[in-house]
Amino acid sequence: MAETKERLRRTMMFVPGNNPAMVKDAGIYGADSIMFDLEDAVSMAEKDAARDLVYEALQTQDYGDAELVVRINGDDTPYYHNDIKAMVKAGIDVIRLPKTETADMIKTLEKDVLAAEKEFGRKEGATHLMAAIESAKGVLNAPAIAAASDRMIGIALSAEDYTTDMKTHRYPDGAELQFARNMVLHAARAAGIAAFDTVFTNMDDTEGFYRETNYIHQLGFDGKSLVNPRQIAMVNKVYEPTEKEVENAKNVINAIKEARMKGSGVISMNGQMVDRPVVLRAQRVMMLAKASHLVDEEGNYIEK
Ligand SMILES: CC(=O)SCCNC(=O)CCNC(=O)[C@H](O)C(C)(C)COP(=O)(O)OP(=O)(O)OC[C@H]1O[C@@H](n2cnc3c(N)ncnc32)[C@H](O)[C@@H]1OP(=O)(O)O
Ligand SMILES: O=C([O-])CC(=O)C(=O)O
Ligand SMILES: [Mg+2]
Repeated sequence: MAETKERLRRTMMFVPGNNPAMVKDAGIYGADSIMFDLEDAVSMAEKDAARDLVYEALQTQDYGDAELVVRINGDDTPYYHNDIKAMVKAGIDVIRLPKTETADMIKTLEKDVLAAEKEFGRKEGATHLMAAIESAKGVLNAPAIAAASDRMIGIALSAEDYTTDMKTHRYPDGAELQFARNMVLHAARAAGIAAFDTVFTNMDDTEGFYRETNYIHQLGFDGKSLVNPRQIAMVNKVYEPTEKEVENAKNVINAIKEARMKGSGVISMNGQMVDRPVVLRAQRVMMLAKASHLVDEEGNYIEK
């Protein structure tokens, strides 16, 4: 299981919890986070079987260093408590609460998760949380939801349910999501956690997928929820830094090291001021460059 709260989260792939082949092979595609779904991808009749299948897979499959997430059923369903218990017992990294509308829903989830950690002897606080924002009420409460618990690692916009709640649907230009995207992103950033954009469900529209991913990358999202492994490489491509960005990031990191040795937190590099925000951006570029296999652990270019 992956343990860190701070990590790269470009791709969070939904895997229907009732599909044994998909659950078994979910680790081979290289998603940063694998999200087993017990909610809307699973019919009522299969809820218990899906939970058992995911529980079993978490005991037996090797998913490498992917972060393991499960989307449980909501607290207004008869499956909620059993989902939490089974997933905490299995040692899941993150529980994603769907259709989150208030901070209280996260506080209640936190209590339920703590009780399960105590019951199954798991380290208290080891289970992280995230919220999917899927309604107008959720969007308006996003800042409080994002800050509701120290266990929170991120919030995600879920545009299929959200556009239904808003009495619209999804359009190619995404204008109907502008407000929600900005709210979710600002709420996440203000709370210091990750922001995930929503799924893109037309698998044949590669151009539309790239357009949307470039747009949310520009806004500042950490990544996207995905429904298909073919989408992973496309997102990674969008998040891959250019050689010029990597070179600049390396220079920034070297320049600030030098400045700090001289006792200063700011330095001029080729006429440009380098201070803390520039260094933080450079560090993120290097993290993305490593994940894209452009550079090794020391930051040296990897020959292709
Ligand atoms: C609004 C919401 O709540 S969205 C979240 C809930 N929805 C989901 O979880 C849906 C997840 N996605 C899927 O079920 C599928 O990708 C579909 C139905 C969208 C498309 O299915 P297909 O056309 O069969 O996909 P495709 O041909 O690209 O599959 C290629 C391979 O990837 C596998 N695969 C496809 N999607 C996934 C996935 N989400 N997770 C794991 N494996 C997957 C397939 O099993 C197939 O494997 P194989 O080559 O070993 O047979
Ligand atoms: O979280 C997502 O993007 C998928 C989802 O449930 C929705 O869009 O309603
Ligand atoms: Mg939904």
